Amino acid sequence: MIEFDALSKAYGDFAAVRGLSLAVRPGEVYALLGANGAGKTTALRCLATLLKPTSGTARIAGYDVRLEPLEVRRRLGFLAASMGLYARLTSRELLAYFARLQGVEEERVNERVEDVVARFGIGPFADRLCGRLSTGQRQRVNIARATVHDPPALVLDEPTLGLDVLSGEAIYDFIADARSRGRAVLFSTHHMSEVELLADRVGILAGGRLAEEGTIHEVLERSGEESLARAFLRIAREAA
Ligand SMILES: Nc1ncnc2c1ncn2[C@@H]1O[C@H](COP(=O)(O)OP(=O)(O)OP(=O)(O)O)[C@@H](O)[C@H]1O
Repeated sequence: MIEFDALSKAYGDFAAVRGLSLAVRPGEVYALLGANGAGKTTALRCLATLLKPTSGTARIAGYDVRLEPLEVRRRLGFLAASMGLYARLTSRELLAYFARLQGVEEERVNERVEDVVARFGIGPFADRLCGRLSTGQRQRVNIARATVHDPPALVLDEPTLGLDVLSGEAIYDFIADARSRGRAVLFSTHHMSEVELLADRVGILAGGRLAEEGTIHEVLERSGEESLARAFLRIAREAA
């Protein structure tokens, strides 16, 4: 459902992602770990069709990011902290705008908007301009925007960055709910607790390569460590 197929991405002659292959199945949550600069954001931006792979490719629901970027975007919910909101639109207006942009039929736009407004607790500020929202409120609107077209695949780049515990929990609930509805979820994080809480499998990127992959149990067993944090440190160091 979400697949990387020997994907590499270079900036000039610097290879940020090197031959990445991995797959996330429907109903599966996959966490991508990696030190700063390991290539997580670069890889996820290639999935979201915001960057072009240098070689190899990635697919969403079978659609190739290089060949059919529009089909990919219709089936993908992409969330990144760097994404801005349009300050002059209200949350409701923004969500309706993105629903239409992602191909939701006109007669279903309102229903989809109200679904995500309720799901992410946006009601109390849904008619406030996005420019006047707090960080946590903005992140809720952002994730609502990413999912307003109810896509089968979700790619979340550090989804809880800058959020307080309560808002973070809303994201956890959302990921768990997405899994139970058969969505494929790939998210990057620096928090081992999020991996332990949410992920069916974890991949560790180091220097642009997938240095380790498996269930937490498998990763711990292979590393001989007792905690995911220690296993991660060992794998990241060994690969460096
Ligand atoms: N536009 C760019 N031009 C040149 N190099 C870049 C560019 N964007 C990222 N890089 C480099 O590519 C490497 C991977 O960066 P990337 O942002 O993908 O890492 P990351 O794993 O998401 O890191 P972090 O955890 O810090 O967010 C880094 O060395 C970074 O400096």
